[in-house]
Amino acid sequence: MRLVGIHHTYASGTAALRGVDLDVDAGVPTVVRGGNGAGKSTLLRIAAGAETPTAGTVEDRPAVVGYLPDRFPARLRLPPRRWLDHMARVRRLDPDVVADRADGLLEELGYTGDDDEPMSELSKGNTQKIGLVQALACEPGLLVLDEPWSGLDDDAADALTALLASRTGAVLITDHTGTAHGLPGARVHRLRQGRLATAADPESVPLPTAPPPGAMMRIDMACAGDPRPLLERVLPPARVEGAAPGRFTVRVPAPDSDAWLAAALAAGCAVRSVRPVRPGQDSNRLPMPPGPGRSEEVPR
Ligand SMILES: Nc1ncnc2c1ncn2[C@@H]1O[C@H](COP(=O)(O)OP(=O)(O)OP(=O)(O)O)[C@@H](O)[C@H]1O
Repeated sequence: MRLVGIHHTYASGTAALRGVDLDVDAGVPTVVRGGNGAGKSTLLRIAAGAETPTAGTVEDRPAVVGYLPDRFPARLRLPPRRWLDHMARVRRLDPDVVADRADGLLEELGYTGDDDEPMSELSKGNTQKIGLVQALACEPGLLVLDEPWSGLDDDAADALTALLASRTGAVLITDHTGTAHGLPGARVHRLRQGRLATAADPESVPLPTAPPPGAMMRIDMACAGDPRPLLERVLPPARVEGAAPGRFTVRVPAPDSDAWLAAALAAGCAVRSVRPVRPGQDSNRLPMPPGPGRSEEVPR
């Protein structure tokens, strides 16, 4: 998908976007960062088709778009699963198929909300999980997520990172947490006062996409069975922080992490999480704690 010459001025006269060109390619997570009021949510609404730009065009938008907005309407009275069912029907999707996918996703994200509560009474994190499931369960060709990690606990945040890392469709994300930087191959753009940073725009300050010298990534993977033969003979060298049947964690230099992940995916592994190693944080994960990875099957 391509956004070409996008301008957007609200009825109030606020010029939120002032000529944005952006390619959102399948398989390349596209991340937009920027300060408050920079125009990120406006850009995502336009990309998702929820708002029409005052000028410019959106080309080749995939037919099915999953969209997590920056905020939910305040007074949603439907309980979560009924709301998901309602959204599936509005989108003319098979509600039973969507419900099955939603059940799996809710479990992966560790949803703990009450099924009978109205949406408006859920906690922030559980509301966010329902919003994510609504966006993901329609099997979108384009996923547009406005601050998807906001409000999630650590396990849910890791589960979401793994879900996004394994997607092959187009993904457009705003993210102030910095987590999206860890997605394999992520392309990060900075929006400032409605303009995207480009080399041709001296007013803009592009975010460095290259990691700082010495930066390391911690990669948690799922695999079938014992990971040691993989680690010893198949995968590129990496510092192993933990290994257990069905699961292992390695630390690799950030510049090598994309190539390392590509090799691991090609070897049949699945990504559980990818996170920058915080300065001063050393390995404390040996041995790997027992978990779902005890199974001989690749955990989903
Ligand atoms: N519905 C609206 N009507 C009028 N102005 C709006 C509307 N929505 C956003 N704006 C204005 O457009 C500009 C861009 O807002 P937007 O929400 O897109 O920025 P943002 O980068 O997502 O900000 P934040 O990080 O604070 O969420 C801001 O000046 C905002 O006040």
